[in-house]
Amino acid sequence: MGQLVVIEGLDGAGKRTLSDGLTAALEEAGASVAGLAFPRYGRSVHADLVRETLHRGHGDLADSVYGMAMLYALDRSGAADEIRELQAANDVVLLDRYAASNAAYAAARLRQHADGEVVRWVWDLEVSRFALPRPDAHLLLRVSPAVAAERAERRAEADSARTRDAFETDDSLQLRCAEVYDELAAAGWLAPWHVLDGVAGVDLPTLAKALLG
Ligand SMILES: Nc1ncnc2c1ncn2[C@@H]1O[C@H](COP(=O)(O)OP(=O)(O)O)[C@@H](O)[C@H]1O
Ligand SMILES: Cc1cn([C@H]2C[C@H](O)[C@@H](COP(=O)(O)OP(=O)(O)O)O2)c(=O)[nH]c1=O
Repeated sequence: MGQLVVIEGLDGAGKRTLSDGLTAALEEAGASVAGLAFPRYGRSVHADLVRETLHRGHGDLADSVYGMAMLYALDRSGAADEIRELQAANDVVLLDRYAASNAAYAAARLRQHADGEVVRWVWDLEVSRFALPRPDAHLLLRVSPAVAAERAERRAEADSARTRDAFETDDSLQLRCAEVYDELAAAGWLAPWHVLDGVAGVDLPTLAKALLG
């Protein structure tokens, strides 16, 4: 079975960019790589409901932290077989966001920390009940919320398909989210975490070699 490697970080941190670069570096090192991004917009009814709800910004569902977290988890649950198939056919499967996104954003929205009730609920739901494949590693792409916001803003200006949603434009939420990510990484939540400096830049060939052991 191929390794399951999750890329996490704030909106605009550079996850997609890292995923593209790391895919090329892993392939260069001789590995076969597949990728999958969550939410699976356009591919799952739950993800599409997330997108519509985030862009409305408020309302019964958007305001329900547990309701939104359940939708994200249902989207992942529908992808469990696909992830296992990708793992069977590749050396590495790179996931752009996974259960830790739910832990970080739900805890941040509820002003809780990584040892809080909602983070335990996400684990119980996604790991115990939905039995989602356990990752082998997380890569936390760490940038300050200000840098992430600036990058997301620039991307939105350049690409009308990537407009910023209600979570992304909430600066205090992003700040709390960054804190929870650091706590999840320190606790080794769900799998080991490697913290990467998203401003200094990542040495992709070295990272690829480290992942391939
Ligand atoms: N290391 C970097 N330095 C400067 N800009 C970056 C870097 N990585 C990504 N970007 C830019 O920041 C924006 C957000 O990157 P993206 O990979 O889409 O973030 P995410 O997937 O985390 O939301 C994009 O316009 C991208 O080109
Ligand atoms: C996957 C996932 C995302 N989120 C949040 C993080 C983002 O603010 C938002 C949308 O995900 P995002 O990665 O920003 O999608 P895109 O870049 O394609 O717009 O959903 C969760 O709260 N839980 C999750 O499980």
